[in-house]
Amino acid sequence: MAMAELNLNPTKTHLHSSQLSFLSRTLPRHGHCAFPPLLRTTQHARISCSVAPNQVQVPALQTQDPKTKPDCYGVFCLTYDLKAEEETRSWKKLINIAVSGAAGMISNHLLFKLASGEVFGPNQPIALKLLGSERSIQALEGVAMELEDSLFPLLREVSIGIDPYEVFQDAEWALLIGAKPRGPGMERAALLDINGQIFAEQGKALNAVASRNVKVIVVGNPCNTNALICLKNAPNIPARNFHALTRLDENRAKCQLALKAGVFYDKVSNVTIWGNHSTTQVPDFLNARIDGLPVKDVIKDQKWLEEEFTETVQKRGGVLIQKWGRSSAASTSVSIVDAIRSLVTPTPEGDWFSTGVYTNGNPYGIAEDIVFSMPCRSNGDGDYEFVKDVIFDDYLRQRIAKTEAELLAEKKCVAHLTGEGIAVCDLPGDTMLPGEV
Ligand SMILES: NC(=O)C1=CN([C@@H]2O[C@H](COP(=O)(O)OP(=O)(O)OC[C@H]3O[C@@H](n4cnc5c(N)ncnc54)[C@H](OP(=O)(O)O)[C@@H]3O)[C@@H](O)[C@H]2O)C=CC1
Ligand SMILES: O=C([O-])CC(=O)C(=O)O
Repeated sequence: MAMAELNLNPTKTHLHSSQLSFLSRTLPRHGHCAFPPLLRTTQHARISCSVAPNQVQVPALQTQDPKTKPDCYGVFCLTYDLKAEEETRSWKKLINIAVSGAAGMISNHLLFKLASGEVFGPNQPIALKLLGSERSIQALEGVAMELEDSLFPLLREVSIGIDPYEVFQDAEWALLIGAKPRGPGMERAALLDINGQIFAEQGKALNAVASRNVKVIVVGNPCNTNALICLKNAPNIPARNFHALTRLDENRAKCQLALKAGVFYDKVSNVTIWGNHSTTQVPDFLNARIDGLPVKDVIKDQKWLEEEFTETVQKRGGVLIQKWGRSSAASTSVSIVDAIRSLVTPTPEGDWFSTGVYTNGNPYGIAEDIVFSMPCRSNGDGDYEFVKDVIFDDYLRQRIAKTEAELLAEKKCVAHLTGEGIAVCDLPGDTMLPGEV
């Protein structure tokens, strides 16, 4: 007889119902298990299972030590020795992905994409570390329960918590989505301050406990300046690892160009969004291509490109809110997937993608020390380089200067959060998020 043992979490006063049901479903199939009486209330239990010699050995099953793994959730507290399972032999090492605002609308789409394998691939097991708040902790349990019930093979661990210093422990990816939405009558400067505080704290937490090479994607608005605040508060993590999500804007621009040209959107490439994720962003039609040709050779309507196309992309978020009554969540989650995949898979030959990154060392003459969306390429190792062969004309330069001025003004508003002295906030009048009308 072989023995397999399950050590139950000694710090928990009761087992989660999913642990109990998991035990009753799984262990008896492999042999006989002796469950101690009063399992539900026991402080420290050890379950022994006997396995007949001709039966498959139960993979070693154990709960995580709560000192090293904060608040694992339900069935995810049970982990197996992956090497013991035939179908997992080709799997890569588990990666830790932290997500803030995990009970929000965007996350409600994104988490299931991450867990399904469509982002990091079918051989990549993941651990999800979900950050919420006292406000959202119950909802977060609901999210974790839905993840349990989805039976994703690649999702090996889920933990939930409200302390970024615990949740970000060893994170290799941090997807920072949680942020306060701007309410009616709220000044944009106030939004920059409130959300800036969140991202300053999360930057500090990443700096203290995350992997030294963590890749950070800031989604919560105003995402460029939030990303700047975050990276300034995380001096031990390379500044180039921080991204502000502008991929949704790129996708929106591709869609509009495809519509106008009457082609499917896979024919549209080399689209750059320059600057801020705001209504000053610049969707670049000078360098973009349709079926390999410059856009201007296919769409000969310069007025449409400069006015209607540009404005449609800049304000798409607002139109969507008018229709939906809430901001885009599904398409944002798709664009986060695209943004991650662009960093973990090689960029197709001749193409590029847009991402908001730290400007130091950029070859375009953009002011240093801000987070600005620019064209990048990756060889798939999580890092990126700037694209060199882009062209500029007066129109593009002028538009870039405007979005650059906006970001420089935003930066002055948050000087108290970046360690650069006293904030002076004088924002341009038309400074708005894409979703604001
Ligand atoms: N960059 C981009 O392309 C896009 C960015 N966005 C931005 O993404 C962010 C999240 O959007 P979405 O998921 O739809 O929003 P939700 O309102 O559904 O969720 C936002 C989460 O933010 C958290 N939050 C943090 N601080 C506060 C606070 N002070 N007040 C209220 N909520 C707070 C809440 O979680 P908790 O209580 O757990 O902290 C909440 O669940 C927003 O900032 C939005 O503007 C949206 C679309 C596109
Ligand atoms: O403004 C918002 O909150 C929504 C947003 O960023 C977008 O749709 O691009």
